[in-house]
Amino acid sequence: MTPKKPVAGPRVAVIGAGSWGTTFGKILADGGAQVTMWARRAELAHEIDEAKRNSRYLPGINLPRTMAATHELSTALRGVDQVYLSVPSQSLRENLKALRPLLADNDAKIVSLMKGVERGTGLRMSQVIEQELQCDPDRIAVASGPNLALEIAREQPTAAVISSRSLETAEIIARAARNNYFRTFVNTDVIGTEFGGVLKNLIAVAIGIVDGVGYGENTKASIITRGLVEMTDFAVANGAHPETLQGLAGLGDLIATCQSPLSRNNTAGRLLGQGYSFQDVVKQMQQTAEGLASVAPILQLARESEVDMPIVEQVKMVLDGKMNPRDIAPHLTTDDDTPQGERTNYGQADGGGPLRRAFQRAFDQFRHGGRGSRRD
Ligand SMILES: NC(=O)c1ccc[n+]([C@@H]2O[C@H](COP(=O)([O-])OP(=O)(O)OC[C@H]3O[C@@H](n4cnc5c(N)ncnc54)[C@H](O)[C@@H]3O)[C@@H](O)[C@H]2O)c1
Ligand SMILES: O=P(O)(O)OC[C@H](O)CO
Repeated sequence: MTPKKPVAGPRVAVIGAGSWGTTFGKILADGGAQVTMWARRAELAHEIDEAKRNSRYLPGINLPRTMAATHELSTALRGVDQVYLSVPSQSLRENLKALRPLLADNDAKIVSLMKGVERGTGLRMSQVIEQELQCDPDRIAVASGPNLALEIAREQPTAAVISSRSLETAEIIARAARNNYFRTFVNTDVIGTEFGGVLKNLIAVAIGIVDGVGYGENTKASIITRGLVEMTDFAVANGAHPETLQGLAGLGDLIATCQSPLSRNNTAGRLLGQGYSFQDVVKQMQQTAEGLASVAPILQLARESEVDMPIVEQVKMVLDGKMNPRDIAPHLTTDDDTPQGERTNYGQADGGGPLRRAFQRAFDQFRHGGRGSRRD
């Protein structure tokens, strides 16, 4: 019998060699993919390619011997089947402009690893990708979950979810992004999966703030629990399925990010709680804390979709220097006169709430012959 030839894994490029891009490159390489990392700085590309280390972002981690790296985009993208994007969300659009001509003759799957929304437009990363690459949304996927990079780089067992409008695409990516320490589930709720990752950052900033002030576990548990309600209200009003927010991309990521000192959002919040100004915090942060840039566009979307976000409102006030960090926790509800129902269960205690409003919007749209109603 002739021995079976080993099947070569997909050829993939990972754009962005910070902590998450490099860790995801390792996940893919350890799962058998042929990985080329793209780093903005030539020295970093050289260190990953030659020494198989990324000492600034992943100190002490040995990267797979099969992992290559370059700072030439055209080299990274040549002949790839899948492209993973892991740059700061506010720089995604400019990066896609450089990618677009290089992907013109290629129908590679495009995967967002990012957890932010674009300032100014409020767009999710998959929407920015669709706009800039002008590609079929069925080619786009997003990855999310409780995924603190350094823990995964140390090969601690972790799960994540891959979401795409096309289940087939989600499954292709989920098969590439799995190995003996990283397990991927799939869903088709891209909106819920992306918003879960964005919103938990904002709640983690709030947790950091109260931690910095010196409050204890009751305060944090209150914020996490009410934060999940706020996240779900917002996401459902914007088209997500509520169950996605109970899953890895919602509750799972909320727990990891709120509990871990490795979280940059949590760290940024802690500095604010200790009395540093927003400007000082930005100066001190060596890595990307997406929550700081997402607060304003999320609150804008919340206003448009008529969702109350008392915790996120207070985070914004602390960031703007308009609220003393010590005052953040008592205002877990906007309703100061009549006590609110606790409402953790969708479609029941509040008579539907955001779910009802989302349904109403869909109905309005239907009545207006597919055009958005004024409420949209
Ligand atoms: N680190 C994590 O644990 C983690 C986990 C899951 C998701 N994420 C998400 O991944 C995304 C990337 O975060 P990260 O943790 O890798 O950040 P990071 O700060 O560790 O690295 C960001 C990388 O992007 C590069 N960069 C900065 N500005 C750029 C620009 N204008 N153009 C191109 N590259 C630029 C930096 O040089 C760096 O290599 C974020 O959206 C974050 O929310 C991070
Ligand atoms: O370090 P953070 O706060 O960006 O969080 C990292 C990941 O999103 C955790 O899942």
